[in-house]
Amino acid sequence: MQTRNYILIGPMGAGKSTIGRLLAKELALPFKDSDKEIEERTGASIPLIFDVEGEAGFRDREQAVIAELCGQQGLVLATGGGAVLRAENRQAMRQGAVVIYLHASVEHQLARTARDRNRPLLQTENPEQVLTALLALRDPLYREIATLIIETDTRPPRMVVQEIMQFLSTYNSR
Ligand SMILES: Nc1ncnc2c1ncn2[C@@H]1O[C@H](COP(=O)(O)OP(=O)(O)O)[C@@H](O)[C@H]1O
Ligand SMILES: O=C(O)C1=C[C@@H](OP(=O)(O)O)[C@@H](O)[C@H](O)C1
Ligand SMILES: [Mg+2]
Repeated sequence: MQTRNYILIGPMGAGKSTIGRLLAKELALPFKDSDKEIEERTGASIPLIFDVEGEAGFRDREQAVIAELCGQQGLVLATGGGAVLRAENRQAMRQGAVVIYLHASVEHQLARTARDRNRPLLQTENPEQVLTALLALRDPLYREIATLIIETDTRPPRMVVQEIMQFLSTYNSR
């Protein structure tokens, strides 16, 4: 039962990294964050990878990490907000995993990412416009592979985890 993977998807600032870590504790499973994996394997930060290799270079590294981690079992995996862009990633992620779409409004995404310089796509004059455009493009892709969708605007991380656990208690006993 516990051998399936639990994969968190959703936009920047939805809380994937934060909630993934808490959920892994709750499920007593190892936690992986695809962005951290990419940084460790490359020996460079995400902003540096974007600088040197462009977004396409980053997406290639992301695809390799996602393919490998989705081939493992019993992980909680927090992905980056753009992981759903490639069909190969969507296919790998939906394979036997519970895919949890953490939804957040642009307003909350903006507030939660404002002080962080580690997201190259948001280092622009108008991050609100970028987040709005990205959500319009990606929301259908998140929904395409989601097993469940959780609203995070009005809930602190611990409550989001509780809600996921409640869903899993019925889902896992089907
Ligand atoms: N449900 C939530 N309510 C309030 N703040 C949150 C929530 N989830 C995450 N955060 C905060 O938002 C910021 C971004 O969270 P993070 O987990 O890095 O998001 P993601 O990995 O989806 O980009 C962090 O400072 C985190 O503490
Ligand atoms: O939305 C995106 O395209 C990205 C999201 C980031 O991860 P988080 O969603 O964890 O911030 C990170 O992968 C990179 O900066 C690109
Ligand atoms: Mg993250």
